[in-house]
Amino acid sequence: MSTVVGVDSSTQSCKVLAVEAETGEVRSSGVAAHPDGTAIDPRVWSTALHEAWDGAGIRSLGTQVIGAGVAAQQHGMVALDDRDRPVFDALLWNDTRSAGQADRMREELGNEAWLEATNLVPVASFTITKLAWLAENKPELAERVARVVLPHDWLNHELTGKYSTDRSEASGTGYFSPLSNRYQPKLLEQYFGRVPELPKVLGSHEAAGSLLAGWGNDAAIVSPGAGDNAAAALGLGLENGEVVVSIGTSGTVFTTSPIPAHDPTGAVAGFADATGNHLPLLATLNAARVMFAGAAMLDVDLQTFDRLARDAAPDAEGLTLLPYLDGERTPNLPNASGTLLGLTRSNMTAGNVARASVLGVLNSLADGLESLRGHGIDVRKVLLIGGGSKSRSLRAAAASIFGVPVEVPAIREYVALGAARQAAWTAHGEFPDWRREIDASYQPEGDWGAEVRARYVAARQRVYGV
Ligand SMILES: Nc1ncnc2c1ncn2[C@@H]1O[C@H](COP(=O)(O)OP(=O)(O)O)[C@@H](O)[C@H]1O
Ligand SMILES: O=C(CO)[C@@H](O)[C@H](O)COP(=O)(O)O
Repeated sequence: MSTVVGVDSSTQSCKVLAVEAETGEVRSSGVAAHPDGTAIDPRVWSTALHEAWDGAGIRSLGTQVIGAGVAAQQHGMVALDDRDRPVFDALLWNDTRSAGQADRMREELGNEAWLEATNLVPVASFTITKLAWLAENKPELAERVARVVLPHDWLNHELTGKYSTDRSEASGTGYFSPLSNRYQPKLLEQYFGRVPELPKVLGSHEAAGSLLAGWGNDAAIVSPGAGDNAAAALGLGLENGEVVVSIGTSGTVFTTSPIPAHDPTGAVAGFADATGNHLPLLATLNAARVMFAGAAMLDVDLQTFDRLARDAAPDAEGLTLLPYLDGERTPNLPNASGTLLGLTRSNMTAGNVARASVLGVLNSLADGLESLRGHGIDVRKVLLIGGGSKSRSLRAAAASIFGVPVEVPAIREYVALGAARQAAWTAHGEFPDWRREIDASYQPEGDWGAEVRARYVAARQRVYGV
């Protein structure tokens, strides 16, 4: 039985799947936690990969394993010296210390020039702003940087001994164009002072190499890998026009399209997908962990929190949470904090706080859906994935807040599944036809969702002016 391995090295954990190459059936899985924080020594990801690889029992599968692929959190700045040692912790997508550099980049070149060069408008999440921060604040370390790679590139090297990347990942750096499919060295010269060595951008199913000895089967082919959202699109078999809402550490709203996004406001990032097309995407810093924080605030576990939210009034009796607990990327408010509005003596209950937390996450992502609509994307249905989609109260409310039907695919690690699917594509030369199973479907109910949306938008405009 041919097996392919898919890896998702995300913000909070590394997940490894052993997948049947013909059918996409998951044979085994492993997971290993990553430490909290927005600046991480990339060697931690290597350790977690070994742990999750063993957890899935990959080595014992031997020659059954014909391929492997790595997807990971996007944008992380992995800056290496001439002996491939990190010169500084990797600054992750959700680290906002380079917000000042991003502001200056937009002011100096103008948003249209950035779109022309990279199809992105710089925000703190993007790698180039982090390199600018390093050059300005740690010049002695910046001088030692010989090479810059991204999280999934780092793990490609762990598996094959070679650094490589793919178009979806490169498109999130701020120094690559998904239109010309070329790096933009002039931007690195201007904002990092020079051009460090960058990984080769592989084709959509071009082999990155083969597994080094010790991983289980050194004849197994390693695929290019991808950024996590592009990999999720592969895992779902996303078709043009289908829209995904992913509720993980990040919240993301995206679709796949043959036409690149072009958003001078920067809200819709013009990423590439992992098939040669485009992945218009909006990302938030505050998603599943808003519910985790809400549960901690109420001193209950997630299951109890979910029941409280489910049993409360649909509109939380007017309680509104603007969930910008870690600052926010979309809207670009890196220094914001959360705001709870509408508190009264009668609605100040644990259930309403739980419900308002769930509604805050959904409203934040509904803003993203409206931005996609504003760019001509016809949002007729939403596919809901990510760890946060396991919340029963969130699933049940999503369709009413989004205003469209919501389908929840069978709970899978779709990022890792997409990496495995890419591995099968690379090993066999054709994209495998794996079936997508739907776990549940929901329709908008009544008009409470529209009222909650209107109240949230008014509160956001009043408090943050956006
Ligand atoms: N039943 C649930 N209700 C709400 N959140 C959940 C539930 N189950 C898991 N989560 C959250 O999902 C998140 C992990 O989702 P995941 O998509 O794996 O994130 P990432 O890929 O960013 O690491 C965690 O923050 C966890 O608290
Ligand atoms: O920054 C983005 C997309 O631009 C995030 O989607 C990161 O890629 C983190 O992903 P998760 O850890 O939430 O899966």
